[in-house]
Amino acid sequence: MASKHTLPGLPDRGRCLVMGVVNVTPDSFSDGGSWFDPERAIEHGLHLVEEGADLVDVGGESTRPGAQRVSAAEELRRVEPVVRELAARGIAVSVDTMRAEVAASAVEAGAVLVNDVSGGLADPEMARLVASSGVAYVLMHWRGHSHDMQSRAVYTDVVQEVLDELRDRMEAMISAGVDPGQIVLDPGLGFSKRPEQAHNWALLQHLDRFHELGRPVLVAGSRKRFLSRLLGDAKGEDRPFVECDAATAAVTTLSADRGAWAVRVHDVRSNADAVRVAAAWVDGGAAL
Ligand SMILES: Nc1nc2ncc(COP(=O)(O)O)nc2c(=O)[nH]1
Repeated sequence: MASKHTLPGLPDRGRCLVMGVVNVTPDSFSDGGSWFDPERAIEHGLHLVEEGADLVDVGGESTRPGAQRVSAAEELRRVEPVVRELAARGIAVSVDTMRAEVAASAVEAGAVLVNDVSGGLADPEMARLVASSGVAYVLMHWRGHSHDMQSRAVYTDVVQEVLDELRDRMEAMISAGVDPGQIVLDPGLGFSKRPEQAHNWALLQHLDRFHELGRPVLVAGSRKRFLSRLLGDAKGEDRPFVECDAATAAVTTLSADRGAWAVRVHDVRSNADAVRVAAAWVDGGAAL
């Protein structure tokens, strides 16, 4: 079931989109500093597009559990040149930031989407920036910064509570002037969700309920702990994150089948293939 939403500045392919990840950070848990140099980050972004990415997500601050924050100046130094060069090449670029000033600079440099894992909670200026710029905005479910977010992973009904909290944040952003048509929602897999309590799997199992909110849904499970835990060996060792791309592609296929607007992934080729399989399956190969 293809998502029926088209967002300002973003492609509409009639299928789930593939958002390739470029973490310009020294310590991201899933690709550990591979793209910290701006030139390498730019090359990687171009490579992801060649592999089938419809858009590229550029982030300068790791959000893995326990990560320490970086300064706004450092985050900006990391992302701005990469956003500018990729956008100049005609690539749809999103900036993965919780800071309005970083988002503003990225939009000026050509970003067409602000990907805010905090859903506007980390920076009170974000709503105003998103409203004034008119760009698409990913509003993710979040309960606090990486250093203590897992302490907030306490739910009675994780699906209902995540839905309710996303609805609250969406209403707050709209009250602050953001047009509903700018908003993409994201359940925030791995953020204040406990793998040992299957919070992430419950959210995926009920992914179709997120369409109740009437906005496109982004699924970002790529190489996350709930997958590495699922694929753990007989000795109880989790699968290494970088060896979870087949599982990520399986999540992509099922998410696309359930109407996800886009998936945010590290290994683009396998997930672009998965999206094409899902599209062909759903329409019986009519598009061939
Ligand atoms: N919208 C959105 N953005 C994100 N950015 C970073 C990470 C952390 O993962 P990474 O360090 O592997 O990129 N996860 C998300 C996510 O789940 N949703």
